[in-house]
Amino acid sequence: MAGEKKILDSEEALSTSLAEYTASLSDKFAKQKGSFTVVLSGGSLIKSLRKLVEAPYVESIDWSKWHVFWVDERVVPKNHHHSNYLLAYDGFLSKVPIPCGNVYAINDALSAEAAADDYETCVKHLIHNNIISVSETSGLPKFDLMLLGMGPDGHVASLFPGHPLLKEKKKWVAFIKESPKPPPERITFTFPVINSSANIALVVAGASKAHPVHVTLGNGNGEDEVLPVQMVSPDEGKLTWFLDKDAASKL
Ligand SMILES: O=C(O)[C@H](O)[C@@H](O)[C@H](O)[C@H](O)COP(=O)(O)O
Repeated sequence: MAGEKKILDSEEALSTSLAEYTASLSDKFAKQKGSFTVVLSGGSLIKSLRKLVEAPYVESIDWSKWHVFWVDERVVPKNHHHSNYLLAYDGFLSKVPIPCGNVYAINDALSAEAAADDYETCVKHLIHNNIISVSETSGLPKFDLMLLGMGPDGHVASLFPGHPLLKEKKKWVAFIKESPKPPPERITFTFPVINSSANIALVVAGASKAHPVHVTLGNGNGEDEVLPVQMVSPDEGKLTWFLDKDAASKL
């Protein structure tokens, strides 16, 4: 898998580099298309976005152009401590003036199946309104920036090693009821959508991630199973890795 690799000395430096990268894409897309569609993950990514809500970025970014989505969400109420929405709200969204109507959280009144369908319908509606672009090659939604974290097992979004959802080709948004990482019920964008993005950032910090990073960016694992993170491969877009030195320690 190709892609640019940024290896930073510390998680602090990673956060600064990620802020610079995100701010520059925000500027580019806001000017080019009048909107900037950003997809968030849960987990440590939100903490790594902290420099974006500090000077100079917080003042320079045109937050009114932002449209925020989740690559995966846990099927729990939005005020539950497991909610990725709540995590993003507390650590990021509450600190910047993104219009409420531009934040597309899961409908937490629905079952996992219905919430996945509902989220897909919401994406279709925003394509119709020219907020989300469409990939000319795949015909799928083309988000301007997909910010992905990665688990120590090499999962991204709620796409886990060995799970049949890794092969999902039809659905844009799928549900899972037996996630190995709690809580069990989630919805997730599928690989065809992830890989249609204009830009994907894989944001990975800490020694517990060194093995899957080595498998993906080093010499392969010599194992048969392909890790989900190895399937992140934009069709036409650009992939950028943000690694701290602990995550890159086996490279
Ligand atoms: O809902 C989730 O569980 C997250 O969206 C998930 O996909 C996350 O990005 C990875 O698990 C990495 O999490 P950490 O960065 O905390 O290891």
